[in-house]
Amino acid sequence: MTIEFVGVTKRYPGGTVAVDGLSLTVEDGTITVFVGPSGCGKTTSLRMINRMVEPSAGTVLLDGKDVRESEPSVLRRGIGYVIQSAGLFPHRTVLDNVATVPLLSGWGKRKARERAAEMLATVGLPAELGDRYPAQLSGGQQQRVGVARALAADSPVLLMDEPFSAVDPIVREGLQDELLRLQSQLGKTIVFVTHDIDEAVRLGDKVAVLRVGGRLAQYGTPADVLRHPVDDFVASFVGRDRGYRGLSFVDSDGVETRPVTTIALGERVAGTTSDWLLAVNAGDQPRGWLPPKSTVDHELTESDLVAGGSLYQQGAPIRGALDAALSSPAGLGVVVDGEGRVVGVVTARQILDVLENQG
Ligand SMILES: Nc1ncnc2c1ncn2[C@@H]1O[C@H](COP(=O)(O)OP(=O)(O)OP(=O)(O)O)[C@@H](O)[C@H]1O
Repeated sequence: MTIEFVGVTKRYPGGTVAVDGLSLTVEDGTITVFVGPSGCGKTTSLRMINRMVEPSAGTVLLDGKDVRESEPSVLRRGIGYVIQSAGLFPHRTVLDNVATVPLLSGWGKRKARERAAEMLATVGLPAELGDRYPAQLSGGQQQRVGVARALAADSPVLLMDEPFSAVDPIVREGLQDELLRLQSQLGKTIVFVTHDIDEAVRLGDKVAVLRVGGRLAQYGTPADVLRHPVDDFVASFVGRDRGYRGLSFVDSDGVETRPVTTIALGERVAGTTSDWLLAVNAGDQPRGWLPPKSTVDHELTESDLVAGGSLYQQGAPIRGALDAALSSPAGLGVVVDGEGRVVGVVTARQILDVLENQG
């Protein structure tokens, strides 16, 4: 199912504009992640899909049909919903929690419970946990039950609002892997809300970066948003710990190209730089490096730069990547695509490791 936001605005009583003119399409069978700082309208956007929140203006369409044409209760039965801390009913057993939606959909008790047991297995929980109450499970197990419950109705759409935020990072990674594995089998249309850019990049086929005030800053693939942030807000939001994020583009030789912070010729530098910045022209082609501790209180020109080393074109023999890294003043070999545009960087250490492993 596709989900379309067409000029959607939400103004809460009191005047807060939580979402401002949101237009985007969530494609069928994909995971789209809404990401952004606290208060940017992620949850509000999500809830307008299942009518927990009604837009002040604009339309949300499910497979082309205005959600307002469906009764909220009917609509919600067809849309799985997972929230932070799982939101399980504390006085119902785990199995009954998962059976809730099938029961509401008129499945009959026995069939609903069979389905629930099947779903527990699907999310990797042992059957005996079904008889426990939610409080008798770990946080990670509770989240799995939340996912199982949302999957039980077999709805084509799944809304997930910070579902993994309350668990520790190791458990969270396990849950993320599990979700990706499930999705590869189920092919649902999933909208996932998080404030964590790493989670967004890991899970999303597409990432929608929202800014406070409820405006869409950028919508694209994770690689797009990381490599080509449209403005300073997106750049600083995705830029934390760049290069160490889990995202990697591993080529056939096993070389992982890492993101690099770039600066365009003609831009000004606010304050003093702390790291090597790769300067690019309007065509995103590398022009040289701006060294750390630079202060550029004028528009950046090539005379501010240290000349770059050789470039490595993706897919070329891997020796070229080593040359690029060794000849770079920043110690970072610049990887370019067929048009000479920056893709990312590699270090000499990485290339040596690959070469050593190849024997
Ligand atoms: N029911 C409400 N009434 C009034 N204002 C609200 C209501 N719900 C949310 N808001 C406001 O709308 C804005 C967006 O809130 P929303 O919960 O959608 O953001 P969010 O991006 O999901 O934030 P967080 O990551 O902190 O959960 C915030 O300023 C919030 O205070």
